Amino acid sequence: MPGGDQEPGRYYVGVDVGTGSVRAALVDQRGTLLAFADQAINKWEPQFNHHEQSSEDIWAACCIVTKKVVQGIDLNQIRGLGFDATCSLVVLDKQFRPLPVNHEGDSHRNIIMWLDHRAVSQVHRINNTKHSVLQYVGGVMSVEMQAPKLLWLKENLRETCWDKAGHFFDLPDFLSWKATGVTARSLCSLVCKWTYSAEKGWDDSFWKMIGLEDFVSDNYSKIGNQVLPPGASLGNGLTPEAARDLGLPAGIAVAASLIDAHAGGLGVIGTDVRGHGLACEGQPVTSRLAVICGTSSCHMGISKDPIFVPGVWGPYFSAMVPGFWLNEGGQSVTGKLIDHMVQGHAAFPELQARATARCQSIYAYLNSHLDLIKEAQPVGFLTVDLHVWPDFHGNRSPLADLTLKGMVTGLKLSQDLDDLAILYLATVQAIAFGTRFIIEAMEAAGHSISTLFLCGGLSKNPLFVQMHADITGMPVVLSQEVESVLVGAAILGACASGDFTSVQEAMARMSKVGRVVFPRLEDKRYYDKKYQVFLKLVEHQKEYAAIMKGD
Ligand SMILES: Nc1ncnc2c1ncn2[C@@H]1O[C@H](COP(=O)(O)OP(=O)(O)O)[C@@H](O)[C@H]1O
Ligand SMILES: O=C(CO)[C@H](O)[C@H](O)COP(=O)(O)O
Repeated sequence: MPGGDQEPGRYYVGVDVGTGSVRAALVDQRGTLLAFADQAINKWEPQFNHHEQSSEDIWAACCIVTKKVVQGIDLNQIRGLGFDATCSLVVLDKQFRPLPVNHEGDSHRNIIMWLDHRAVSQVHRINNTKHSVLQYVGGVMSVEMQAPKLLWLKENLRETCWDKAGHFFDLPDFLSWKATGVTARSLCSLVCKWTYSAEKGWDDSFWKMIGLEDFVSDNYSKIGNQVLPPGASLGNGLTPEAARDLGLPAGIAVAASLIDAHAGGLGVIGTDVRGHGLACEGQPVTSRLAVICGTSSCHMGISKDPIFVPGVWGPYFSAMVPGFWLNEGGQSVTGKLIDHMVQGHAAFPELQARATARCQSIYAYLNSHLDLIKEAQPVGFLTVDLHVWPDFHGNRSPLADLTLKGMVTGLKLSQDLDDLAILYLATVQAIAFGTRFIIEAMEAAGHSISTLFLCGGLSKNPLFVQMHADITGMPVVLSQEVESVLVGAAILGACASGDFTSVQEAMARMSKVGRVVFPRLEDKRYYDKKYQVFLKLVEHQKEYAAIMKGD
């Protein structure tokens, strides 16, 4: 009986592979998390801008967390399993063994991570082709997508990797293959990161033009020639081998996967908002923007017709919510930037010591410290003369310029805790201004957004959430389940099990509003002024670059 809430004990397992850790949850039909576990994963940075991981290490972490969340449960009640993961590139040989993606020849490190920027020369050449597929990635391909990384492998690791490779997977598809033995790819990963079109399939001319004609001649067998919608049931379900690894019954339904940001989108965007006084109540779901904030932030807006937003990825058809086009804005480093700013400050050891003494996280400590020093004014006003441009790892959206750098203006000689707290605040605000910049670009192109739905690790930070509300002027909805990305993964498992008739039905039933944070409209004038400065920062940065380029 599809969607029958009255049937107790139908559970789904969601597995979410983020940049820094793997998380799993046991989730019921109402979207409630009954158990949660997480496990850190290894990352390597053998040289600047090269970021690598290991698919064996990640699978082992998936097994650890999955076994933990199903402990003590009647395994027969588990109906489906869904994976989401970062859009990193996994390389395997023809026998599905890991291949090295590095000059050292270390085959354990067989993943080029999403934030790896090694393929700069390759992406410039790809963009110079002006091929029509680029229209569907915001006009400019990102160095973080798969085509430039594949070209880099061909040009740099021909003998040790490229010639031996049998399978290139997006990480979410690697996980579903590992669980089921099915090599079919998810429409989500292929459309968003590999230039596949939901309507027209692969474009041979693109791969030939960029020098990767190899894929065309073998009918795309190495990158995927069978494509399934996210949530579709794969093959015969969980293989006996994977079932042993994960501690689950063989044969349970396993879903075609999603990229992590897209799973977060499914986990929050379809929720029933009645009774919360939100402008999006009674309005189409297209007035909502899901913002998934972890190591990076991703801004997911959907539309009935394709909308072309310069510098914002997409439009991607059916890549997140079936039947809708998706535009995906993004900031490549947000959580990672906050961590970087805080950990690199001279007062960081003092912060750590004080937070530990109070049994608080460093961010909870910093937030309470800001409350202490703000005196009578709103906390956000502490940065009246300190401004940050947040593109320390280039700009993903809406400028699509990977050469941009971070900027800080208003530095003083002090290095104390007050100074660290205010720099942290200015960084959080800069990220929120970046979100406003992306929303303005999306609205200028035809989106009409009234409400933000935040999830991911940073949504646990009340300052980050309030600054997003104040700076965008929009209410921010937080889900009942903080781990909404895992709810998204579980929704996939639920769809694969056949317990819901559609992704939309599962979304509506399994995601719930927790709390709404409204903007402090009385502070609007201050943030409008800071936004003017924010836009000046990048204008000035471009002027500096032009001066230095001149004779
Ligand atoms: N309780 C919290 N308060 C403040 N920041 C947090 C909290 N929990 C996680 N974060 C921040 O969120 C980021 C990681 O988010 P997460 O969703 O776990 O990332 P990923 O999916 O990329 O692994 C980190 O920068 C971390 O500092
Ligand atoms: O490109 C992306 C989604 O399209 C994400 O930025 C990438 O997958 C990393 O996610 P996270 O910051 O949650 O680890």
